[in-house]
Amino acid sequence: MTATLLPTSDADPFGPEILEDPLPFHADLRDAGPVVHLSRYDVYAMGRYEHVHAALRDWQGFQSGAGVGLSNFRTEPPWRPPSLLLESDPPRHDAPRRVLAGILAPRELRRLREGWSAVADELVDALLAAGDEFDAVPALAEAFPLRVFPDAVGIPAEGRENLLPYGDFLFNAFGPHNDLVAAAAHRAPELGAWVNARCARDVLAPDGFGARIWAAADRGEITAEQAPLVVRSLLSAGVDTTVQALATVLHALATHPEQWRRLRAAPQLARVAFDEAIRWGSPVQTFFRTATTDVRVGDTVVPDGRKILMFLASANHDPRRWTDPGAFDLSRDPSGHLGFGFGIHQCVGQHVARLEAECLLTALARRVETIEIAGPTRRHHNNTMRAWGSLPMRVG
Ligand code: HEM
Ligand SMILES: C=Cc1ccc(C(=O)O)cc1
Repeated sequence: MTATLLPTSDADPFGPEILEDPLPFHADLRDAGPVVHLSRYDVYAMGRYEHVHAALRDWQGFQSGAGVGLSNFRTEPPWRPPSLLLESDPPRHDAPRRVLAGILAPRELRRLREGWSAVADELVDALLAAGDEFDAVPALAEAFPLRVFPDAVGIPAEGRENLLPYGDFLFNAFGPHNDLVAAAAHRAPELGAWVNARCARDVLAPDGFGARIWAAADRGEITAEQAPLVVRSLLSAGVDTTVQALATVLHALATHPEQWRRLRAAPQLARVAFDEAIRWGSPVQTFFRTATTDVRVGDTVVPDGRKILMFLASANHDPRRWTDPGAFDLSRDPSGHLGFGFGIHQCVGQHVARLEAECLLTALARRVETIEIAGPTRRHHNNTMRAWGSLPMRVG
Protein backbone atom coordinates (compact mmCIF):
# COMPACT_ATOMS: atom_id res chain seq x y z
CA MET A 1 0.00 0.00 0.00
CA THR A 2 1.50 3.36 -0.93
CA ALA A 3 2.06 5.55 2.11
CA THR A 4 -0.03 8.66 1.51
CA LEU A 5 1.95 11.77 2.36
CA LEU A 6 0.48 13.66 5.33
CA PRO A 7 -0.52 17.11 4.03
CA THR A 8 1.26 19.89 5.89
CA SER A 9 0.58 23.59 6.24
CA ASP A 10 2.52 26.46 7.79
CA ALA A 11 -0.66 28.52 8.20
CA ASP A 12 -1.23 30.16 11.58
CA PRO A 13 -4.86 29.53 12.65
CA PHE A 14 -4.19 31.74 15.70
CA GLY A 15 -2.79 34.64 13.65
CA PRO A 16 -4.77 37.82 12.90
CA GLU A 17 -5.53 37.00 9.25
CA ILE A 18 -7.23 33.67 9.97
CA LEU A 19 -8.83 34.91 13.22
CA GLU A 20 -10.38 37.77 11.18
CA ASP A 21 -11.75 35.41 8.52
CA PRO A 22 -11.18 31.66 9.12
CA LEU A 23 -13.50 30.41 6.34
CA PRO A 24 -10.93 30.17 3.49
CA PHE A 25 -8.47 28.34 5.76
CA HIS A 26 -11.23 25.93 6.88
CA ALA A 27 -12.07 25.16 3.22
CA ASP A 28 -8.39 24.49 2.44
CA LEU A 29 -8.11 22.30 5.54
CA ARG A 30 -11.13 20.18 4.55
CA ASP A 31 -9.91 19.88 0.96
CA ALA A 32 -6.37 18.82 1.98
CA GLY A 33 -7.58 15.61 3.68
CA PRO A 34 -8.80 14.14 6.99
CA VAL A 35 -5.72 15.33 8.87
CA VAL A 36 -3.23 18.13 8.14
CA HIS A 37 0.02 18.67 10.04
CA LEU A 38 0.32 22.31 11.15
CA SER A 39 4.10 22.75 11.12
CA ARG A 40 4.02 26.05 13.00
CA TYR A 41 2.73 24.33 16.16
CA ASP A 42 3.57 20.69 15.34
CA VAL A 43 -0.04 19.62 15.86
CA TYR A 44 -2.47 17.58 13.77
CA ALA A 45 -5.54 19.49 12.53
CA MET A 46 -8.85 18.08 11.36
CA GLY A 47 -11.59 20.08 9.67
CA ARG A 48 -14.05 17.56 8.22
CA TYR A 49 -17.29 16.77 10.10
CA GLU A 50 -16.75 12.99 9.96
CA HIS A 51 -13.39 13.05 11.70
CA VAL A 52 -14.08 15.83 14.22
CA HIS A 53 -17.30 14.06 15.20
CA ALA A 54 -15.45 10.73 15.54
CA ALA A 55 -12.69 12.28 17.67
CA LEU A 56 -15.23 13.95 19.98
CA ARG A 57 -16.92 10.59 20.49
CA ASP A 58 -13.70 8.67 21.06
CA TRP A 59 -12.71 10.06 24.48
CA GLN A 60 -10.49 7.01 25.09
CA GLY A 61 -8.34 7.64 22.02
CA PHE A 62 -8.55 11.44 22.12
CA GLN A 63 -8.32 12.49 25.77
CA SER A 64 -9.17 15.79 27.46
CA GLY A 65 -7.15 15.04 30.60
CA ALA A 66 -3.90 16.39 29.08
CA GLY A 67 -5.66 19.69 28.41
CA VAL A 68 -7.95 20.84 25.61
CA GLY A 69 -5.59 23.63 24.58
CA LEU A 70 -2.20 23.58 22.82
CA SER A 71 -0.41 23.10 26.14
CA ASN A 72 0.17 19.44 27.00
CA PHE A 73 -0.41 18.86 30.72
CA ARG A 74 1.77 15.75 30.48
CA THR A 75 4.79 18.02 30.06
CA GLU A 76 3.70 21.54 31.02
CA PRO A 77 2.02 22.75 34.24
CA PRO A 78 -1.46 24.16 33.52
CA TRP A 79 -1.93 27.90 34.23
CA ARG A 80 -4.83 27.06 36.55
CA PRO A 81 -5.89 23.83 38.31
CA PRO A 82 -7.46 21.71 35.54
CA SER A 83 -11.23 21.68 35.19
CA LEU A 84 -12.88 18.53 36.61
CA LEU A 85 -15.15 18.48 33.54
CA LEU A 86 -13.47 20.07 30.52
CA GLU A 87 -9.93 18.89 31.29
CA SER A 88 -10.58 15.46 32.75
CA ASP A 89 -11.39 11.98 31.48
CA PRO A 90 -13.59 9.26 32.96
CA PRO A 91 -13.67 8.15 35.73
CA ARG A 92 -12.57 11.50 37.22
CA HIS A 93 -14.95 13.32 34.87
CA ASP A 94 -18.04 11.28 35.74
CA ALA A 95 -19.32 12.54 39.12
CA PRO A 96 -18.74 16.28 38.48
CA ARG A 97 -20.48 15.89 35.11
CA ARG A 98 -23.43 14.04 36.64
CA VAL A 99 -23.82 16.74 39.30
CA LEU A 100 -23.73 19.64 36.83
CA ALA A 101 -25.96 17.86 34.30
CA GLY A 102 -28.56 17.42 37.05
CA ILE A 103 -28.42 21.07 38.15
CA LEU A 104 -28.52 22.44 34.58
CA ALA A 105 -31.16 20.04 33.21
CA PRO A 106 -34.02 21.69 31.23
CA ARG A 107 -36.59 20.79 33.88
CA GLU A 108 -34.43 22.54 36.53
CA LEU A 109 -34.31 25.69 34.40
CA ARG A 110 -38.10 26.08 34.09
CA ARG A 111 -38.16 28.07 37.34
CA LEU A 112 -35.90 30.69 35.72
CA ARG A 113 -37.89 31.26 32.53
CA GLU A 114 -40.42 33.80 33.84
CA GLY A 115 -37.80 35.96 35.55
CA TRP A 116 -35.39 35.85 32.59
CA SER A 117 -38.19 36.77 30.17
CA ALA A 118 -39.12 39.74 32.33
CA VAL A 119 -35.49 40.91 32.38
CA ALA A 120 -35.26 40.54 28.60
CA ASP A 121 -38.51 42.49 28.07
CA GLU A 122 -37.32 45.23 30.43
CA LEU A 123 -33.89 45.43 28.80
CA VAL A 124 -35.33 45.70 25.27
CA ASP A 125 -38.00 48.22 26.32
CA ALA A 126 -35.38 50.44 27.98
CA LEU A 127 -33.12 50.19 24.94
CA LEU A 128 -35.90 51.14 22.52
CA ALA A 129 -36.97 54.02 24.76
CA ALA A 130 -33.43 55.42 24.44
CA GLY A 131 -33.51 55.38 20.63
CA ASP A 132 -33.38 53.15 17.57
CA GLU A 133 -29.59 52.82 17.21
CA PHE A 134 -27.21 51.04 19.58
CA ASP A 135 -24.21 48.70 19.69
CA ALA A 136 -25.77 45.25 20.11
CA VAL A 137 -22.61 43.81 21.71
CA PRO A 138 -22.65 45.81 24.97
CA ALA A 139 -26.36 46.70 24.86
CA LEU A 140 -27.76 43.21 24.32
CA ALA A 141 -25.23 40.38 23.88
CA GLU A 142 -23.26 41.33 27.01
CA ALA A 143 -25.97 43.06 29.03
CA PHE A 144 -28.50 40.24 29.10
CA PRO A 145 -26.25 37.31 30.18
CA LEU A 146 -24.58 39.55 32.78
CA ARG A 147 -28.02 40.49 34.14
CA VAL A 148 -29.29 36.91 34.53
CA PHE A 149 -26.43 34.37 34.72
CA PRO A 150 -24.33 35.58 37.68
CA ASP A 151 -27.56 35.82 39.72
CA ALA A 152 -28.51 32.28 38.64
CA VAL A 153 -25.11 31.03 39.82
CA GLY A 154 -25.53 33.08 43.02
CA ILE A 155 -22.28 35.08 43.09
CA PRO A 156 -22.22 38.50 44.82
CA ALA A 157 -22.99 41.64 42.81
CA GLU A 158 -19.66 43.39 43.10
CA GLY A 159 -16.84 42.69 40.66
CA ARG A 160 -18.93 40.94 38.03
CA GLU A 161 -17.15 43.06 35.41
CA ASN A 162 -14.25 40.61 35.89
CA LEU A 163 -16.19 37.76 34.29
CA LEU A 164 -15.70 38.81 30.65
CA PRO A 165 -11.94 39.53 30.88
CA TYR A 166 -11.48 36.27 32.81
CA GLY A 167 -13.31 34.33 30.07
CA ASP A 168 -11.44 36.17 27.33
CA PHE A 169 -8.12 35.24 28.94
CA LEU A 170 -9.22 31.64 29.50
CA PHE A 171 -10.22 31.15 25.87
CA ASN A 172 -7.03 32.80 24.66
CA ALA A 173 -5.02 30.52 26.95
CA PHE A 174 -6.24 27.42 25.05
CA GLY A 175 -4.17 28.71 22.11
CA PRO A 176 -0.45 29.48 21.76
CA HIS A 177 1.22 32.13 23.92
CA ASN A 178 0.83 34.77 21.23
CA ASP A 179 0.17 38.51 21.49
CA LEU A 180 -3.43 37.89 22.54
CA VAL A 181 -2.27 35.94 25.61
CA ALA A 182 0.67 38.26 26.33
CA ALA A 183 -1.56 41.34 26.31
CA ALA A 184 -3.68 40.02 29.21
CA ALA A 185 -1.21 37.76 31.06
CA HIS A 186 -0.56 40.42 33.71
CA ARG A 187 -4.20 40.25 34.78
CA ALA A 188 -4.49 36.44 34.92
CA PRO A 189 -3.47 35.98 38.58
CA GLU A 190 -5.87 38.68 39.83
CA LEU A 191 -8.75 37.50 37.61
CA GLY A 192 -8.14 33.88 38.60
CA ALA A 193 -8.12 34.83 42.29
CA TRP A 194 -11.33 36.84 41.89
CA VAL A 195 -13.12 33.89 40.20
CA ASN A 196 -11.80 31.36 42.74
CA ALA A 197 -13.05 33.53 45.63
CA ARG A 198 -16.57 33.40 44.07
CA CYS A 199 -16.60 29.60 44.26
CA ALA A 200 -16.42 29.47 48.05
CA ARG A 201 -19.55 28.21 49.74
CA ASP A 202 -20.02 31.23 52.02
CA VAL A 203 -20.24 33.83 49.24
CA LEU A 204 -22.86 31.96 47.18
CA ALA A 205 -26.59 32.78 47.43
CA PRO A 206 -28.61 29.92 48.96
CA ASP A 207 -30.75 29.07 45.91
CA GLY A 208 -28.32 29.41 42.99
CA PHE A 209 -26.50 26.85 40.84
CA GLY A 210 -23.42 27.34 43.07
CA ALA A 211 -25.25 26.44 46.26
CA ARG A 212 -26.72 23.36 44.54
CA ILE A 213 -23.20 22.20 43.68
CA TRP A 214 -22.21 22.52 47.35
CA ALA A 215 -25.40 20.66 48.34
CA ALA A 216 -24.32 17.82 46.05
CA ALA A 217 -21.04 17.72 47.99
CA ASP A 218 -23.03 17.52 51.26
CA ARG A 219 -24.81 14.49 49.76
CA GLY A 220 -21.48 12.93 48.91
CA GLU A 221 -22.01 13.05 45.14
CA ILE A 222 -18.74 14.99 44.82
CA THR A 223 -16.19 15.93 47.49
CA ALA A 224 -16.00 19.30 49.26
CA GLU A 225 -12.63 19.84 47.55
CA GLN A 226 -14.23 19.35 44.12
CA ALA A 227 -17.22 21.67 44.74
CA PRO A 228 -15.45 25.03 44.18
CA LEU A 229 -13.86 23.76 40.96
CA VAL A 230 -17.27 22.72 39.63
CA VAL A 231 -18.59 26.22 40.44
CA ARG A 232 -15.54 27.61 38.63
CA SER A 233 -16.58 25.69 35.53
CA LEU A 234 -19.83 27.64 35.47
CA LEU A 235 -18.07 30.99 35.77
CA SER A 236 -15.45 29.96 33.18
CA ALA A 237 -17.75 28.56 30.50
CA GLY A 238 -21.02 30.27 31.15
CA VAL A 239 -20.52 33.92 30.23
CA ASP A 240 -18.23 34.71 27.27
CA THR A 241 -19.72 31.81 25.33
CA THR A 242 -23.33 32.95 25.60
CA VAL A 243 -22.35 36.58 25.05
CA GLN A 244 -20.70 35.70 21.75
CA ALA A 245 -23.40 33.25 20.74
CA LEU A 246 -26.01 35.97 21.24
CA ALA A 247 -23.87 38.44 19.27
CA THR A 248 -23.60 35.81 16.53
CA VAL A 249 -27.35 35.22 16.29
CA LEU A 250 -28.11 38.97 16.40
CA HIS A 251 -25.61 39.58 13.58
CA ALA A 252 -27.05 36.66 11.61
CA LEU A 253 -30.63 37.97 11.94
CA ALA A 254 -29.62 41.56 11.17
CA THR A 255 -27.91 40.46 7.95
CA HIS A 256 -30.63 38.04 6.82
CA PRO A 257 -33.91 40.04 6.81
CA GLU A 258 -35.90 37.15 5.37
CA GLN A 259 -34.87 34.98 8.33
CA TRP A 260 -35.71 37.80 10.75
CA ARG A 261 -39.20 38.03 9.20
CA ARG A 262 -39.65 34.29 9.71
CA LEU A 263 -38.68 34.63 13.38
CA ARG A 264 -41.10 37.53 13.89
CA ALA A 265 -43.89 35.53 12.30
CA ALA A 266 -43.09 32.53 14.54
CA PRO A 267 -41.16 33.47 17.71
CA GLN A 268 -41.08 29.78 18.69
CA LEU A 269 -38.33 29.53 16.02
CA ALA A 270 -36.00 31.34 18.46
CA ARG A 271 -34.33 28.10 19.56
CA VAL A 272 -33.79 26.91 16.00
CA ALA A 273 -32.40 30.34 15.10
CA PHE A 274 -29.96 30.11 18.01
CA ASP A 275 -28.69 26.65 17.15
CA GLU A 276 -28.48 27.50 13.45
CA ALA A 277 -26.46 30.61 14.37
CA ILE A 278 -24.14 28.49 16.52
CA ARG A 279 -23.65 26.12 13.59
CA TRP A 280 -23.19 29.02 11.14
CA GLY A 281 -20.93 31.19 13.32
CA SER A 282 -19.47 28.70 15.83
CA PRO A 283 -18.57 31.10 18.68
CA VAL A 284 -16.36 28.30 20.06
CA GLN A 285 -14.20 27.56 17.03
CA THR A 286 -11.74 24.91 18.17
CA PHE A 287 -10.66 22.60 20.92
CA PHE A 288 -7.67 20.26 21.21
CA ARG A 289 -7.39 16.64 22.26
CA THR A 290 -4.31 14.54 23.05
CA ALA A 291 -3.73 11.12 21.46
CA THR A 292 -3.63 8.41 24.17
CA THR A 293 -2.06 5.90 21.83
CA ASP A 294 -1.12 5.82 18.13
CA VAL A 295 -4.56 6.73 16.75
CA ARG A 296 -5.56 6.32 13.12
CA VAL A 297 -7.39 9.15 11.37
CA GLY A 298 -8.03 8.41 7.69
CA ASP A 299 -4.72 7.06 6.34
CA THR A 300 -2.70 8.86 9.00
CA VAL A 301 -1.48 7.55 12.34
CA VAL A 302 -1.27 10.31 14.94
CA PRO A 303 1.38 9.22 17.47
CA ASP A 304 0.65 8.79 21.16
CA GLY A 305 0.94 12.05 23.12
CA ARG A 306 0.49 14.37 20.15
CA LYS A 307 -2.04 17.22 20.12
CA ILE A 308 -4.98 17.15 17.71
CA LEU A 309 -6.73 20.43 16.87
CA MET A 310 -10.41 19.94 16.08
CA PHE A 311 -11.94 22.74 14.01
CA LEU A 312 -15.56 22.60 15.18
CA ALA A 313 -16.37 25.64 13.02
CA SER A 314 -14.99 23.96 9.90
CA ALA A 315 -16.96 20.77 10.60
CA ASN A 316 -20.09 22.96 10.91
CA HIS A 317 -19.50 24.15 7.33
CA ASP A 318 -18.49 20.82 5.80
CA PRO A 319 -20.45 20.37 2.53
CA ARG A 320 -20.07 16.58 3.04
CA ARG A 321 -22.48 16.97 5.98
CA TRP A 322 -24.46 20.18 5.34
CA THR A 323 -26.40 21.43 2.28
CA ASP A 324 -25.34 24.97 1.43
CA PRO A 325 -23.42 25.30 4.74
CA GLY A 326 -22.75 29.00 4.22
CA ALA A 327 -26.46 29.82 4.33
CA PHE A 328 -28.04 30.96 7.61
CA ASP A 329 -31.42 29.27 7.18
CA LEU A 330 -34.13 28.78 9.82
CA SER A 331 -35.74 26.04 7.74
CA ARG A 332 -32.62 23.89 8.19
CA ASP A 333 -32.50 21.30 10.96
CA PRO A 334 -29.22 22.30 12.69
CA SER A 335 -29.21 19.33 15.07
CA GLY A 336 -25.96 17.44 14.95
CA HIS A 337 -23.91 20.65 14.72
CA LEU A 338 -20.65 20.54 16.68
CA GLY A 339 -20.86 24.08 18.09
CA PHE A 340 -21.59 22.63 21.55
CA GLY A 341 -19.16 19.76 21.01
CA PHE A 342 -20.33 16.15 21.05
CA GLY A 343 -20.06 13.07 23.21
CA ILE A 344 -19.27 12.90 26.92
CA HIS A 345 -17.96 16.49 27.05
CA GLN A 346 -20.81 17.99 25.02
CA CYS A 347 -21.78 21.34 26.52
CA VAL A 348 -23.50 20.74 29.84
CA GLY A 349 -24.73 24.35 29.86
CA GLN A 350 -26.37 24.30 26.43
CA HIS A 351 -29.89 24.43 27.91
CA VAL A 352 -28.97 27.53 29.93
CA ALA A 353 -27.66 29.19 26.76
CA ARG A 354 -30.77 28.24 24.79
CA LEU A 355 -33.08 29.63 27.49
CA GLU A 356 -31.14 32.93 27.49
CA ALA A 357 -31.40 33.13 23.71
CA GLU A 358 -35.11 32.26 23.68
CA CYS A 359 -35.89 34.99 26.22
CA LEU A 360 -33.86 37.70 24.48
CA LEU A 361 -34.86 36.88 20.89
CA THR A 362 -38.53 36.58 21.78
CA ALA A 363 -38.46 39.94 23.56
CA LEU A 364 -36.83 41.52 20.49
CA ALA A 365 -39.06 39.77 17.91
CA ARG A 366 -42.18 40.99 19.71
CA ARG A 367 -41.03 44.62 19.89
CA VAL A 368 -39.23 45.51 16.70
CA GLU A 369 -40.21 45.02 13.06
CA THR A 370 -36.80 45.36 11.46
CA ILE A 371 -33.19 45.08 12.62
CA GLU A 372 -30.21 45.99 10.45
CA ILE A 373 -26.51 46.72 10.76
CA ALA A 374 -26.11 50.50 11.06
CA GLY A 375 -22.36 50.96 10.75
CA PRO A 376 -18.95 49.24 10.52
CA THR A 377 -18.85 46.01 12.53
CA ARG A 378 -15.66 45.02 14.35
CA ARG A 379 -14.38 41.57 15.29
CA HIS A 380 -12.79 40.89 18.68
CA HIS A 381 -9.91 38.43 18.14
CA ASN A 382 -9.52 35.49 20.51
CA ASN A 383 -7.56 32.23 20.09
CA THR A 384 -10.66 30.08 20.61
CA MET A 385 -13.73 32.27 20.29
CA ARG A 386 -15.12 33.83 17.09
CA ALA A 387 -16.26 37.07 18.70
CA TRP A 388 -17.78 40.42 17.84
CA GLY A 389 -16.27 43.57 19.37
CA SER A 390 -18.95 45.88 18.01
CA LEU A 391 -22.26 45.47 16.12
CA PRO A 392 -23.82 48.88 15.41
CA MET A 393 -27.52 48.13 14.95
CA ARG A 394 -30.67 50.03 13.96
CA VAL A 395 -34.16 48.79 14.82
CA GLY A 396 -37.44 49.86 13.24
C1 HEM B 1 -23.82 29.25 23.37
C2 HEM B 1 -23.03 29.17 24.43
C3 HEM B 1 -22.07 28.03 24.61
C4 HEM B 1 -21.26 27.40 23.70
C5 HEM B 1 -21.11 27.70 22.20
C6 HEM B 1 -20.54 26.36 24.44
C7 HEM B 1 -19.65 25.46 23.84
C8 HEM B 1 -19.11 24.36 24.49
C9 HEM B 1 -18.31 23.34 23.87
C10 HEM B 1 -17.89 23.33 22.39
C11 HEM B 1 -18.00 22.42 24.81
C12 HEM B 1 -17.21 21.12 24.59
C13 HEM B 1 -15.79 21.24 25.07
C14 HEM B 1 -14.97 19.99 24.68
O1 HEM B 1 -15.50 19.09 24.01
O2 HEM B 1 -13.77 19.96 25.04
C15 HEM B 1 -18.59 22.87 26.04
C16 HEM B 1 -18.45 22.23 27.24
C17 HEM B 1 -18.86 22.79 28.44
N1 HEM B 1 -19.69 23.87 28.60
FE1 HEM B 1 -20.44 25.01 27.15
N2 HEM B 1 -20.92 26.38 25.75
C18 HEM B 1 -21.85 27.37 25.89
C19 HEM B 1 -22.50 27.74 27.03
C20 HEM B 1 -22.25 27.19 28.28
C21 HEM B 1 -22.90 27.61 29.52
C22 HEM B 1 -23.96 28.71 29.62
C23 HEM B 1 -22.36 26.85 30.52
C24 HEM B 1 -22.67 26.82 31.99
C25 HEM B 1 -23.88 27.14 32.47
C26 HEM B 1 -21.38 25.95 29.90
C27 HEM B 1 -20.63 25.02 30.57
C28 HEM B 1 -19.84 24.06 29.97
C29 HEM B 1 -19.07 23.07 30.70
C30 HEM B 1 -18.99 22.95 32.23
C31 HEM B 1 -18.46 22.26 29.74
C32 HEM B 1 -17.56 21.05 29.98
C33 HEM B 1 -18.45 19.82 29.87
C34 HEM B 1 -17.66 18.52 30.05
O3 HEM B 1 -16.44 18.53 29.79
O4 HEM B 1 -18.28 17.50 30.44
N3 HEM B 1 -21.34 26.18 28.54
N4 HEM B 1 -19.28 24.03 25.83
C1 LIG C 1 -16.54 25.65 26.37
C2 LIG C 1 -15.73 26.23 27.19
C3 LIG C 1 -15.41 25.81 28.56
C4 LIG C 1 -14.51 26.58 29.30
C5 LIG C 1 -14.18 26.23 30.60
C6 LIG C 1 -14.77 25.10 31.18
C7 LIG C 1 -14.41 24.69 32.58
O1 LIG C 1 -13.64 25.45 33.23
O2 LIG C 1 -14.89 23.62 33.00
C8 LIG C 1 -15.69 24.33 30.45
C9 LIG C 1 -16.01 24.69 29.13
